[in-house]
Amino acid sequence: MQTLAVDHPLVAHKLTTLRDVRTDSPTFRRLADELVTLLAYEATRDVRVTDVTVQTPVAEAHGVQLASPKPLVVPILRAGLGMLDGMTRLLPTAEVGFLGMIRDEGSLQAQTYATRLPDDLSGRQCYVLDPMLATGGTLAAAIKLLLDRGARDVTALCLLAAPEGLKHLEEAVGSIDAPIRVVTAAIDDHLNEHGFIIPGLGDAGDRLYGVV
Ligand SMILES: O=P(O)(O)OC[C@H]1O[C@H](OP(=O)(O)OP(=O)(O)O)[C@H](O)[C@@H]1O
Ligand SMILES: O=c1cc[nH]c(=O)[nH]1
Ligand SMILES: [Mg+2]
Repeated sequence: MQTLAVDHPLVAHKLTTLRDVRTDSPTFRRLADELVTLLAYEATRDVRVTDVTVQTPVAEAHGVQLASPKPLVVPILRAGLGMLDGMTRLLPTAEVGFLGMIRDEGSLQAQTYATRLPDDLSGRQCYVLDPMLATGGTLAAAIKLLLDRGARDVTALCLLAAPEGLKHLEEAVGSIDAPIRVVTAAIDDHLNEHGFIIPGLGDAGDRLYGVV
């Protein structure tokens, strides 16, 4: 498994405002959207392309276009929805699958309550969106689900990751013979006794959509 913490002043600037408890939901949504576009730039470095030739007004130009089969973007509901528009803006030909997952705040175990994915993911490059990688249980379960359907190239985009969660993910899926990557805006210090990322940004879903 490869982990990349994107080291860029614009990412750090936006992340700092996102963390700030005074940042309201509309601003939080906008910043999450902007951040994912910056992360996507790194996360899609290995996206498959095919060579094409186009006619400019004055000559032929050799270039590339996104290859088939189309990449699949998978936001993990609820909080991952806040990253979807920013990702598809950069990958307009991608298809979108959905995973609904919730972490039990007592046991910290992830439960899957909705799955809408293609049955066969062989040959598909998959991009999983979830702002928070805390214990890593949610992302490990999501990636296993994709691998079970034949995916062999999975990149997760997170706004924040905890060292404990990255270790858990490495143990869960790191030995699989397939490229698994995590691209994050920062790796924070640790998890608290409630499984929250410290310093973190609180509950990403609540900050995006309210406490429901
Ligand atoms: O790494 P983990 O310890 O598994 O925790 C991370 C998960 O927790 C949050 O979702 P939550 O369960 O709060 O659901 P929500 O997105 O609906 O708020 C977050 O968006 C991740 O999916
Ligand atoms: O810090 C955390 C941990 C899990 N889920 C969140 O939204 N935030
Ligand atoms: Mg939540």
